[in-house]
Amino acid sequence: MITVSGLTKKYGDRTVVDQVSFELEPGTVTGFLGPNGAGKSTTMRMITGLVPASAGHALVAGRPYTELPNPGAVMGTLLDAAGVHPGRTGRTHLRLLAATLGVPDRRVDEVLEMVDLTGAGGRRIGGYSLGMRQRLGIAAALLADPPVLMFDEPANGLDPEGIRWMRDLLRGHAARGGTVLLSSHLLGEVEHTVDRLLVIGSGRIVADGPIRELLAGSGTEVRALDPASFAAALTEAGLEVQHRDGDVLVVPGVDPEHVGALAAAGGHALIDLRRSGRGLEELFFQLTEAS
Ligand SMILES: Nc1ncnc2c1ncn2[C@@H]1O[C@H](COP(=O)(O)OP(=O)(O)OP(=O)(O)O)[C@@H](O)[C@H]1O
Repeated sequence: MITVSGLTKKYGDRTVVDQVSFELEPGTVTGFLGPNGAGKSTTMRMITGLVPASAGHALVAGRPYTELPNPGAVMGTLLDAAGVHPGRTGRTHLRLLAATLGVPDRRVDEVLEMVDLTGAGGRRIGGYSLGMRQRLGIAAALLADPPVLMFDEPANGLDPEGIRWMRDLLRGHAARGGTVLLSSHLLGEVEHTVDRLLVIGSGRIVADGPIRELLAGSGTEVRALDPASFAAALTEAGLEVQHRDGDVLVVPGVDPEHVGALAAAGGHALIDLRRSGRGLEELFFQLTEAS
């Protein structure tokens, strides 16, 4: 649904997005993750044509977004929740958008209901909280019920309940075959929402894969009653053993099942056996620092 190829943005001699390529498939939620200033917003703006690319291209449903006959009916975007007229009511704002999208007025009430703004629809946007503006922006993106949703930092201003609500909304969209790209600079916000992670650091994609694979432990941590003799047994079995924090043995690239079976076979008593989980946090910092 979205194909991004070699997308690059230069401001003067600074390259802020550098050869970014990815494809997004229907039925998945992809998290676009990176620290502030990594290039997420610029990439999303290039996908919509709001910012012209210095090189590369982005296609939505096979065409540049701006060349689609009714772009908002193909991809709903949340890029800048502040860009609305503060004097208008939420309902009027959505009605004007609905008219340009060719969407009937009754859909406005449906989306207001979906984002829990039915009661506030008649109030001026200038009096909305940041979270309410985010919800209004999401309502606008949903108006034409587009198959693709692209949200830049949608959790901004939402409370934990709001974040859970958004998670259900985006997961529900993907479950119905939709395609979702959402950006965040906070791992915890997207960890339980996304199927796949695209991590960007200093304008470059530094990791791309199913979240489960990116988070999978890379080995085993084990503590034995007699660490020295168990370490010798592991080495004898041809495994690499690293020592950590005194008595913790780390066996890279080997599952706990295998390490446990070796312990049982050799009669070694274990105190602790676990997959060495690279926390998402750690992965994130490693990747972004490396870039
Ligand atoms: N119009 C512009 N002119 C010059 N530099 C810009 C412009 N827009 C963005 N940048 C720079 O490009 C880099 C990437 O910015 P971008 O907003 O895409 O990052 P981001 O990952 O979305 O971060 P954030 O979460 O802070 O929005 C930043 O260093 C920013 O200062």
